[in-house]
Amino acid sequence: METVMINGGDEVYRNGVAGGVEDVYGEDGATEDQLVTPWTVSVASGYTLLRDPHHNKGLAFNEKERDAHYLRGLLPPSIVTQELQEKKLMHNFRQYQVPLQRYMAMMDLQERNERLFYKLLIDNVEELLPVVYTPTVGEACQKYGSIFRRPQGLYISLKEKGKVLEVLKNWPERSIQVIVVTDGERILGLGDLGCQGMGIPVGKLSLYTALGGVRPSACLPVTIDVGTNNEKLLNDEFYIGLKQKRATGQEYNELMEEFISAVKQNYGEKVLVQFEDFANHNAFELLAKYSQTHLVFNDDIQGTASVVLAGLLAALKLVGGTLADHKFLFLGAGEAGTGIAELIALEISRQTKAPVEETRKQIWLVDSKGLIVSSRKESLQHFKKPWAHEHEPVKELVDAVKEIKPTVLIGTSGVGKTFTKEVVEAMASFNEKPLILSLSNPTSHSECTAEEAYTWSEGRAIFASGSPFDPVMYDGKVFVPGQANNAYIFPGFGLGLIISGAIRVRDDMLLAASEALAAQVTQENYDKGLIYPPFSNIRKISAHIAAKVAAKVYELGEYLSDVFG
Ligand SMILES: NC(=O)C1=CN([C@@H]2O[C@H](COP(=O)(O)OP(=O)(O)OC[C@H]3O[C@@H](n4cnc5c(N)ncnc54)[C@H](OP(=O)(O)O)[C@@H]3O)[C@@H](O)[C@H]2O)C=CC1
Ligand SMILES: CC(=O)C(=O)O
Ligand SMILES: [Mg+2]
Repeated sequence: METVMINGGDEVYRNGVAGGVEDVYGEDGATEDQLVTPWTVSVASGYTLLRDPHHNKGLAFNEKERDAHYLRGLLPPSIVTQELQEKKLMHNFRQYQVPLQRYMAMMDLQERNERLFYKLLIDNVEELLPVVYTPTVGEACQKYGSIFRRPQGLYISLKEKGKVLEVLKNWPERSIQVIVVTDGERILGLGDLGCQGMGIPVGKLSLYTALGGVRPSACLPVTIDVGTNNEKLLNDEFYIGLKQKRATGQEYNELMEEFISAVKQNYGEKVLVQFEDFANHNAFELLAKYSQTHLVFNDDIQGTASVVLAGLLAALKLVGGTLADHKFLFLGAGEAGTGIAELIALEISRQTKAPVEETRKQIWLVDSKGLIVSSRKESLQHFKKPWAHEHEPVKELVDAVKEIKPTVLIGTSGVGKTFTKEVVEAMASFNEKPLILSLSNPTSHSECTAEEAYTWSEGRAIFASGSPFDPVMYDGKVFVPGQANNAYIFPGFGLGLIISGAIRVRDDMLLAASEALAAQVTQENYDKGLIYPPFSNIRKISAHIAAKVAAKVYELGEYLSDVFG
């Protein structure tokens, strides 16, 4: 490490040395305007530079850089372009047959050469998304302790209670724009994985960069560790978290409050906090508690709602009618289910001018106890109560399908294989084109597979799932399933909030994001039965979403201009 003495911070910017290496790609200058300890700045060079993932370029350092940064002799003579590095890595990566090995190879790359990691992810997004994200990230979280090498992100456990601000200051970056935080209690459909849920914020934030273009240094993954109720992990010698049962009530709330306050104090009003994979008993309360005073967003409730609404708006081109002409049935009445239901009801209300209390009546939900009906109202959790319509009790999904006769069936239960042959056949018996969304992740928890949806509906279903499925051949025709995943929304949505200086998230911004995404579905996509555009175009799609969201932020006046921010 070379320490450079400089007479004042201005020199740091002029020479562009704050990043250690001249930022020829212009990708990440988030640290450029941060204050350094007065008068000195440490610049990684030589051996240290090669081990600094933010600035390391490996064999891609050119002759000039090798001279300037004391790299002579530390690298073999050959200079390799980033394109060739990418080609070699993808070749090596494809040799791994086991998904978890692929995940570990990608994480190793992120730890070694961040630029190359993002180049790979951006250029090969359809191939790599299932590795750094669902489904493989789920398995990685389950085995996080065993595969743990270098820590990623910030761990805030009960041990740090009273010192959260100090912990934030340990993070090397100062200009944070987006935080994804989990407490690990509902990781995908895999349940309580405690501290090992860290894979989720890390994965989501890599998508903020690869899919949304937010600088990696502006992204902070956080795991709040209040213990775990997962006995298997508590008895696992490799478990990396606190070995105690989950703290609840006051102790939990105090840690979350301290975290949220420290974040605002340290990073300002405009930092976006994305809640991810909290259990619903905390998720709804945290969102309600902080959404009026902080820039917070719950991806599972709001991001999922926005992506599904986009798919439905697009699907109208295939199935006909307006949203108000359709009837919706959900399996699963938690964060995703009720979040989506509420946004659909809101959109129909906007379109028809009918009160939302009325438009909710065409949306039905089934939970683990059966159809949500008025006779159950007293015992229902608060977020289910608006959906308790007048009806006889119905226990089984298949009977609810036959009774309600929905045009759209949405799975948000976290339980695989619940859209049985009988359920799909029932949907296909009264719908020419049944719309079936199996949103639960990872793949093993999907309510049905793409093959099942197409086969059981005799090729008539319009199908999308939370985790990807390969195209299916049925009756001599190829069916391409879509991926209904909030990854279509949160990178662009978050980018829109960040670039506009937003300080609050509003439903109208979610609706704007849905409309922007639906508008990106092309005739070519529709011709293949797709209701989402392919991920290969995601950076453009995210930019489009961001622009619409930012415009809505300005329209609503929910931003702080730089003069005040
Ligand atoms: N594709 C995407 O973008 C997203 C997908 N998801 C996925 O959705 C799933 C659910 O997430 P989330 O809503 O946050 O979870 P929640 O725990 O909040 O909700 C799950 C709901 O499913 C119900 N349920 C559980 N088992 C059954 C069953 N056997 N039959 C009927 N209902 C059942 C629960 O019932 P009860 O209330 O009675 O316990 C609850 O209402 C997860 O797998 C997650 O990965 C989530 C967000 C985004
Ligand atoms: C996709 C996502 O956010 C989930 O499954 O929880
Ligand atoms: Mg999630």
